[in-house]
Parts: sequence; structure tokens; C-alpha cells
Amino acid sequence: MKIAYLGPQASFTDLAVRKAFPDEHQVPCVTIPDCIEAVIEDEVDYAVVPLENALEGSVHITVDYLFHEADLSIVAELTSPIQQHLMVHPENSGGERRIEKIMSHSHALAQCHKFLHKAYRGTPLEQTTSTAAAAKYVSEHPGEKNAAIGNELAAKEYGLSISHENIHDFAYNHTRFIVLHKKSHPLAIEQNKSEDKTTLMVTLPKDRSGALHQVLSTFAWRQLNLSKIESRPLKTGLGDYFFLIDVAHGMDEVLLPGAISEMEALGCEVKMIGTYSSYMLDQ
Ligand SMILES: O=C(O)C(=O)Cc1ccccc1
Repeated sequence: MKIAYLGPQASFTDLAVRKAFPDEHQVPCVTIPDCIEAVIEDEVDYAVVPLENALEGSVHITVDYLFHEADLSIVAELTSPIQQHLMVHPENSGGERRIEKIMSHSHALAQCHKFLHKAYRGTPLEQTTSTAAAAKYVSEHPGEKNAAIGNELAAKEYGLSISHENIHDFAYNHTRFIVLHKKSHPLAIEQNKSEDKTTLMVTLPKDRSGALHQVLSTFAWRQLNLSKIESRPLKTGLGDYFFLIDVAHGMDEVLLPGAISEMEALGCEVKMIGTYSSYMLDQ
């Protein structure tokens, strides 16, 4: 089977894919929408993309694509620890050489915000499509004296020297990656399974007082625990939102169908994004 991932090689997404799908054909894509479209266009069977980081929150492009653009299902979740390192071209390492620019994925730059503020205040930051894309760029442009933020494998893969290790601002730094597929069947993976989950996207009826309270009640009285609720713009006007809701429960015959029917009876639109198992990948 073919699996698209946010590349290039040695991105954090690649690390997750290597652990979860070591024997499958892995296809690097440049952007998250490219990964998603590769599944839609049947170029691959699955896509693995980042969804949320413990320090920086949701990856909005992934959430928004799932709601607005793609009719794909989450079939598994992979949670991985994240360690960020600052790396430079070996020609520019050692001594106190000036770094012209620090490049990385926006989430990686944000995860190292305090470090960058203290050690590199004033140095321009540049966003790239992934941490590995930044490492690749730095390796291919030694004359520019840039640094990249990424993982240890990226330093090895692109021949860079790590100048500062573990520069993420908080020790607990994990990212949730999701596995997307055209069909909604959960995908079993040979890794440590932590829990079953169901992800829903809910749009409330317009201007109905108490609608969100009523939606939450449908879960509360069934004792369905929510592990996440977040609002995102509907992109139709200020104040228009949909809610991304993760329920710590797999799809069953009674409780979740009951909650969904009740929300629909309240006038909500409910989009089922997936019912799946979550796997914890070790370092
Ligand atoms: O940029 C990467 O390497 C990714 O796979 C996305 C990402 C960025 C920062 C933390 C976790 C995942």
C-alpha cells in the first residue's frame, strides 16, 4: 500500500510513518494539501499529516481541509514525542558565526519561541513547508549562513551539524498525526494502542441561544468524555464557526449514534470525520 506524508525525508511526519508503516511504500509530498489530494486522486491509499501539537495547538490547514475540502476519514492516530534541534551547515558551525536566518515549519518555530527570543532575538525567522524542507534548504545553500530547526534524523539526512539540542520550550512536546483514507474503516497498526476515539465536526443552528450547551449535554448525560473541543471559522462571516469535537469513545451501536441523532434533531449539522484507535509511538 502507498502512503503519502508531509515530506521531504526526515520530517517529523516521516519519522511517524517509518515507525507505524515500516514496510509500506512511502511517498513524500511538499504540503499537507498535496498529501490529502494524493488520496483523493487515488495516487496513494493513505496520507499521514500532522493534526495537533501539545505546545502550539491545532494545525489549522489540516483541520480546515478536513471540514471544507476533503471527504476523507481519520482511520488511525499516531502520537509521537517531538525534540527540536538547531542545525547549521558544517561550513558554518563552530565559533560564534552569525546566523542570517532561522528556517522551519511554523509549528516548530513556535515550539522554540522562548529559546529563539533569548538566544537569537532579532534574527529573521522564515517559515518552510516542513522542518525537513528547512534542513534540506540549509544543506543546499551553505553560502547563506542559515540555520534550520528540526529533528536529529534531518541533521543526519542532510549532513548538518546540531549546534543546540532540545530547544523546544517545554519538555512535554508531542504531536498527533492522523492517517487519512477514503473509506472510514479503522486501521489497526502494530504499535502501543492507547485509546479509541471519534472525531466529529459540528455546525450549530444559527443564532439559537444555548445551542452549544445543548450539544454538550448530548455527550454529558451519556457520560461520553470529550478529549477536545475547538472552534474554527466557517469562513462565511465573522462569528460563524464550526466545532471540532473529539470523543474518547469508539463508534458503538447506542451512545454515539444517539448523541449524533440528538444533535441533528437540534438543527446541527454533524460531519463524522472518523472513529479510530490512537497509537503512542516511542522515540
Ligand atoms: O515539519 C515537519 O517535520 C512535520 O512533520 C510537521 C511538524 C512540525 C513540527 C512539529 C511536528 C510536526
